[in-house]
Amino acid sequence: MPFIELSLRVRAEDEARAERALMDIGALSVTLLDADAETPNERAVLEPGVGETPLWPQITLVALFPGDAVPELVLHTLEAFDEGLDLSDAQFREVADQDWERAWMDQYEPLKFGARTWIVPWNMEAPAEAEGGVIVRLDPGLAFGSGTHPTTSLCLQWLDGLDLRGKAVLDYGCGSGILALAALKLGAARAVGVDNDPQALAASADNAQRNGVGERLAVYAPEDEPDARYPVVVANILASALDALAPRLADRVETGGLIALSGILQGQEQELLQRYRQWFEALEVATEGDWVRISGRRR
Ligand SMILES: C[S@@+](CC[C@H](N)C(=O)[O-])C[C@H]1O[C@@H](n2cnc3c(N)ncnc32)[C@H](O)[C@@H]1O
Repeated sequence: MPFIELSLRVRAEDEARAERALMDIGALSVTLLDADAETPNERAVLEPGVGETPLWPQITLVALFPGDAVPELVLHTLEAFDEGLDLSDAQFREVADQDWERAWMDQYEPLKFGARTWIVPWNMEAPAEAEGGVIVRLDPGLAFGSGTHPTTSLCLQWLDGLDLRGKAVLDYGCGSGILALAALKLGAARAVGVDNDPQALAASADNAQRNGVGERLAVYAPEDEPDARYPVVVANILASALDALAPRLADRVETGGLIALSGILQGQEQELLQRYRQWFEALEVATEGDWVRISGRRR
């Protein structure tokens, strides 16, 4: 049966209530897209309700309804449900019955980060230019981390510039596992992925198998994470989480070890620099679009 798809642009602060209203009036699923992405390749996609908060100022909510849903009635019900929602740019279209949640992957292309790291969708050939480079084959599934978001890109570029050979790497907030897998492909001996979303842990483990490094990646929920120290730690979460997790993340980095933090919007970095300065030196800031990466060395 075909589905009816409703696209609705909302401000980030209205996302949660709009999503709740859509689910309450019978949406089968709701997906979030970065409304300001100019090309399909920049569109990070994210399934709400799995422990993730969107990172974009304007969000397009894409809700899927059964094929017999009547668009006018859907809008009317939504309006009655939450009078405050702006429905002026609501758009409907019919979508064919397919593996809808994954349809966006069709628009996802191989991408290069730094000097040698390539992220290639699992169902595509690596391009000729990738020969001799480091190739990570990825199926983000429903987890965040396809490489299309600037925060992921900033972290991939950072990893690409390190000599990871033989090292252990912690990827805190691993999502699809993209950063841990890149680290392994770049020569890390082993990696640990931590995420509070079970779907992310499953996606990371699947992607590790897909890349032939399943034996070298261990994934954990935060409460099960081993109390260990690593020479390299990367955490692409939100600024608020980086703030709350600061003592734990600092504790995970061995003396002289390196950390990169992202998921930080421009304007939020000063507070985090201040917070992390008590444990880290040689702090550096890099930006891509509206996003910031902080890196440093553990004292
Ligand atoms: C922005 S995504 C990053 C995914 C991937 N590492 C990347 O760079 O694309 C953040 C991830 O952190 C996870 N996360 C958010 N808060 C967390 C927390 N307090 N503890 C562990 N994981 C968390 C989310 O579930 C999500 O998978």
